[in-house]
Amino acid sequence: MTTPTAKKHLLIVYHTQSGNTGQLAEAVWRGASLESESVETRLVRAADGQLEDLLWCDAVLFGTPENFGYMSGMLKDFFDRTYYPAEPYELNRPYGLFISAGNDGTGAVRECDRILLGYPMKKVLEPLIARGEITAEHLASAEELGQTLACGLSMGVF
Ligand SMILES: Cc1cc2nc3c(=O)[nH]c(=O)nc-3n(C[C@H](O)[C@H](O)[C@H](O)COP(=O)(O)O)c2cc1C
Repeated sequence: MTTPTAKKHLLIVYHTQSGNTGQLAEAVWRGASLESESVETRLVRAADGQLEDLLWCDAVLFGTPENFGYMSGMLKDFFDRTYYPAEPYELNRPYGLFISAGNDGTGAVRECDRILLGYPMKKVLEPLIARGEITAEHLASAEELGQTLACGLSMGVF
């Protein structure tokens, strides 16, 4: 008789104002859910996210639009609320990013990375930057991002 192994936990934290990052987040969730036998995935709006979500997860994907060359205010608010409360736990979780941007996205990536380094968390995947209207290709890349992190988690790669 084999003992069932406990599922790993993948958290997706995102904000969307006009829906584009939301489309990516749902695609990331769909991709991660392909590994649902071994990984449980939670999709959480940044405004609702809590320290408990970070403590629950084994890995995390953050999604945000780029606003004024930065992450959205709501994702920043999530970081503001959880950064110091998380400090004693030395989270060290693997993470990835997905960004929706008009024409850039690099500022949001850079500034998220700066903050996440301090939690501390470790970046394990290249960020997905979807520029302009969300396309089928962006959605396919987002699904792949979710599945890759979930798969790596279940195989113990990260
Ligand atoms: C206030 C505001 C500021 C923005 N600043 C940038 C920016 O600095 N760089 C960029 O590439 N796009 C910028 N955009 C475009 C958004 O990143 C883009 O429309 C994105 O798809 C919105 O995502 P959402 O639908 O998830 O809210 C900005 C949009 C708004 C509303």
